[in-house]
Amino acid sequence: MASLGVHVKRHKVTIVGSGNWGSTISKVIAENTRAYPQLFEEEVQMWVFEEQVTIPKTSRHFDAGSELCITPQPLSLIINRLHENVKYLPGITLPSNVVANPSLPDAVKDSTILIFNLPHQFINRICESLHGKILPYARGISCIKGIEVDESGVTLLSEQIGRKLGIYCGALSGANIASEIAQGKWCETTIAYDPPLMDSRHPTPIGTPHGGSPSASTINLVDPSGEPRKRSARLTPLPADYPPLNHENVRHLFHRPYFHVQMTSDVAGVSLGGALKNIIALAAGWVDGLGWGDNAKSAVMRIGILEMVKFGKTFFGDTVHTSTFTEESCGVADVVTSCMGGRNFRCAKMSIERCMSIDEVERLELNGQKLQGTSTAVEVNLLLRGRGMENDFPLFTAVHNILQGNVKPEQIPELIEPKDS
Ligand SMILES: NC(=O)C1=CN([C@@H]2O[C@H](COP(=O)(O)OP(=O)(O)OC[C@H]3O[C@@H](n4cnc5c(N)ncnc54)[C@H](O)[C@@H]3O)[C@@H](O)[C@H]2O)C=CC1
Ligand SMILES: O=C(CO)COP(=O)(O)O
Repeated sequence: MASLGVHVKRHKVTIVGSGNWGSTISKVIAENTRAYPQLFEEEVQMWVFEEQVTIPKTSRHFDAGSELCITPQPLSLIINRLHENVKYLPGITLPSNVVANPSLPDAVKDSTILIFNLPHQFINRICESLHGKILPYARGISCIKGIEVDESGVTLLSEQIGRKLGIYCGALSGANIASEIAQGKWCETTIAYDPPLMDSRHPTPIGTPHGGSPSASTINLVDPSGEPRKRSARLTPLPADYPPLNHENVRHLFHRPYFHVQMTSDVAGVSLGGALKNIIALAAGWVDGLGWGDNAKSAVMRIGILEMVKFGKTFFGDTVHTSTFTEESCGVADVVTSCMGGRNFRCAKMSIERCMSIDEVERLELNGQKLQGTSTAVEVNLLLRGRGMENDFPLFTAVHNILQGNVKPEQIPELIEPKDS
């Protein structure tokens, strides 16, 4: 319990995002900022992408005479009045110390811990808006499941956030269907946090209010060519008057009796598990929609897990530990839960049952929530095609080709059958 010692300052926490998972994580975090007043400020800011919302008739808050139910109101106002995100996490009471804030600069002001939790397609724009608005010594944790691919190669989102904002950013991922966790049903998660050593030990004298001048620290980065390496980056030290942000204190921020946290340093493994399982879940949804049964679904899951491990080794080399995929919640366990009840699985299944495109099902069924598997399949294919490696990842390639309408889900068995070389 050494890290609970007396420090002059406490960490202020902001959740960047307020969707289904963003709102659930705000509940988890706000319970813990209350539980650890020595470490964290009680109030938790939650940035809300503002939209006008009317309380649905099915809501426990619906009251035909109330102005909130007659005319659309800003979502942030509804959350702060009712302590419920009626659109993205209906039926769940958020702790009163969660404060919804539609202003991004205001929500992150003076925060030392930034939790990024929004659909991955929005993160680049958010980082651009945050530039120059955050404390130079802030630390991040990305709960986002996705990757970024461009002409230079593949980048983890945690790494992307870290680079764009000039901060260290770890990753959280696991077998974590948000609605179950919001109801307090037990599960596990994995947090990868491999911060600069100075965060736990404060080895440098800290002078100015902003923690002095940046000092060199080593962080894990991935070479776009696939060669893993450690690279030196300039990071501003966390001032010594804050509690250290080591594994123990990061765990205090997330761990709950119903949300069990395992800490690791394998940021790449944790991030890739969360991103790639969404592609596998689409395939599982299609075979289930075809009525092919559990054996077929297991086959898709088995091959998907092998491709996940191979992808990690191919593009991230030794920075990824295979054991992260096999032993941690962010690996096989997330594949299993996502292929049983995740949104990617459910929408893919419905697309077969209703003979609709998956984009149409997403629009009709998810009430503004976003699938991540469809865009991740495109990103992964961009990378594989660019390197002539589509045949080395037949399931990922088949999912992409089905989404493009080039082949049909019924062809999955022949498409993923090993080819004689
Ligand atoms: N929902 C779940 O069960 C889990 C989700 N995740 C991951 O967490 C991440 C966030 O997912 P959710 O919170 O579920 O989001 P969601 O699917 O509920 O997405 C909707 C959110 O996107 C926001 N949004 C819409 N347009 C926007 C824009 N232009 N700019 C910024 N924000 C905009 C909406 O306001 C809303 O907050 C994803 O990467 C997802 O894969 C991870 C574990 C569980
Ligand atoms: O990541 C998830 C469960 O761990 C949720 O997956 P979906 O986005 O497919 O719902």
